[in-house]
Amino acid sequence: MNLTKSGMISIVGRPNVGKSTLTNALVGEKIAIVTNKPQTTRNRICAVLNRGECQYVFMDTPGLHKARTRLGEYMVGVVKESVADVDAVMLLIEPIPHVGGPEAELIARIRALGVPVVLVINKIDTVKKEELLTVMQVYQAECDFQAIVPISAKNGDGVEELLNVLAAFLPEGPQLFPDDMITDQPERQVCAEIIREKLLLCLDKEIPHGTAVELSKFSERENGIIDIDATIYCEKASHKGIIIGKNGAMLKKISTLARKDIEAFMGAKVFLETWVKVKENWRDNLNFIRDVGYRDE
Ligand SMILES: Nc1nc2c(ncn2[C@@H]2O[C@H](COP(=O)(O)OP(=O)(O)OP(=O)(O)O)[C@@H](O)[C@H]2O)c(=O)[nH]1
Repeated sequence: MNLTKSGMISIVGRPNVGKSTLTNALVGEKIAIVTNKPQTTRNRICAVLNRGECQYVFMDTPGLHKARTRLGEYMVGVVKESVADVDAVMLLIEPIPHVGGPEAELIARIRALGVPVVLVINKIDTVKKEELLTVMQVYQAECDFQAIVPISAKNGDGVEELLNVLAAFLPEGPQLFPDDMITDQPERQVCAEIIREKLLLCLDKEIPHGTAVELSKFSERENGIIDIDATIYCEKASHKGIIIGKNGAMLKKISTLARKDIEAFMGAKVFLETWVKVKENWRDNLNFIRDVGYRDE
């Protein structure tokens, strides 16, 4: 491949705006996890796309929100960091004709850093053209964006155009990542995130945000089969019962869904074993957060 331009682009936006969906749409692989519940993304996820002469390195970030726990504070820290030191920022917004608090704060922060910013209006499949024009006008009055690109991360509309727009911000120079690498996240961490995604999908609101997933075993047999042992940590004994379900039915459902996605991601057959353990107040314990792989840079 003849890559002559390579640069870092971060994606910022309020929780649930579609950052993970967009990251996946941009690189065409399931890397960031996607759910309909806010604050799903805990780590900065880095995905790489090589296209034509360009290498795009995308940073997905946790949604900006008020920190209530140590984990929350950690997530806010990651957002702050990921805006600095990049070649361009994509500010992802909902198609709403009003600049919200989180958006105003992000615009102020990005402006202070002087980084080029592209306004990306997501979920255009949910609004009419006239409404979209109003959204554009309202935001353009707030900040002098380098470009405004309406997209639907869900069905792919506008994603190609967005890549063309972003290419202009990539500096000439050596590539930052090797050709065959699509993410800097260790595979085991992506797999743990897939399991957490299934917890979020299958369980009620409160429980999944009190869960963490740790992979104690991640090994490949000679015949290519991958063995994974995963421990799901929750905060209360009552939660443990709910996660396991009647006769283990819920845990089985979660594990089966996760295994299928992990097999697709790894391109191999997977044996997944899951356990549930109670660990009270883990969200306030920074050492534990580090142990389960949330990076603290
Ligand atoms: N209709 C529609 N829904 C979308 C679109 N993009 C994302 N969504 C939905 O919005 C929800 C949130 O998407 P995510 O990609 O998880 O959002 P996020 O910004 O990464 O969320 P956090 O990780 O919580 O910060 C999911 O239910 C997506 O299916 C879109 O273009 N159109």
